[in-house]
Amino acid sequence: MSYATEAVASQRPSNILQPQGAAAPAHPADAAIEFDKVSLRFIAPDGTATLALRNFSMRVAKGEFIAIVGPTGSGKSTTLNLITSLLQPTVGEVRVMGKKVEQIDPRIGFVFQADAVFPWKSVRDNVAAGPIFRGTPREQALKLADEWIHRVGLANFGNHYPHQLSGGMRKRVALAQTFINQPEILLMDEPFSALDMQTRTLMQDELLRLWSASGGSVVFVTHDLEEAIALADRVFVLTARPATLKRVYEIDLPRPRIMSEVRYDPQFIDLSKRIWDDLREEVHIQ
Ligand SMILES: Nc1ncnc2c1ncn2[C@@H]1O[C@H](COP(=O)(O)OP(=O)(O)OP(=O)(O)O)[C@@H](O)[C@H]1O
Repeated sequence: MSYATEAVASQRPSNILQPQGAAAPAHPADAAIEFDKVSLRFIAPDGTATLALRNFSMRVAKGEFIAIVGPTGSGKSTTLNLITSLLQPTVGEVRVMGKKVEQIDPRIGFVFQADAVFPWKSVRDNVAAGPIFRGTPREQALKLADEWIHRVGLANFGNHYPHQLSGGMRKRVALAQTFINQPEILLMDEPFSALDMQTRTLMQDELLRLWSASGGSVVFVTHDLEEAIALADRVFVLTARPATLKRVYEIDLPRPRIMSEVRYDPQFIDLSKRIWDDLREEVHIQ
């Protein structure tokens, strides 16, 4: 994106952004999420302390899609929990839309690895649940749910129950359930990792389609480096624990991207190699 490119015009090789200032949108008002020198220490019941994050800073612009990759146990999910207020920083500050995070923000939506569907509700009722919870009259919410069910390709399955659907279809329900609330920020933690490769590729295309029409920001946590590169505007690489930001890569592959094709782009292959070299160092350290 242009703001990031400008900030690092003198950096070589291209695509690599420095961890601190380069991760910043040009103006604070453009930031959806900000981590300002955040450290987080967990204290276990026996008093043992674990430093999960150390001096971690990042900014995500409004409308931007970023992916976070890092070794296992490095603190990727912890960053999402800080954005939702499930965790509070020990040091530093996390801001959402310019305000310090103190409670869950209704503008945030989530899609995690496990399906968050109600097994006893039909697809329609599952998708309508969010708007109903937020006060939309039931009939209106169901009508809206039907539109979203159609949009994610499940038009004939509105009256089905989750156990009657495949894993990919349940994921479509999860996307409809989330996007119906028009989240300004979408947090995704390994959302497609339980799916087979083919379904996963379809879901990635689906996500990009929904996101590009939404104007929201996405923070996507994944173990899959190729998934991160294929989807994101920028990829944030974390160090091994205690995690801090190792490097930020700008992914200037043109959009719209088609998942089954983008992986063969020479630029994609080059980025994969470079980011993997970075990651390998961290995995090796553990
Ligand atoms: N509630 C907790 N109490 C103590 N330690 C915790 C707690 N939650 C997470 N941790 C530790 O903090 C570190 C970061 O955890 P986190 O789940 O954020 O890692 P991750 O990068 O998402 O891992 P993975 O890739 O395996 O999903 C881990 O070492 C984990 O053991």
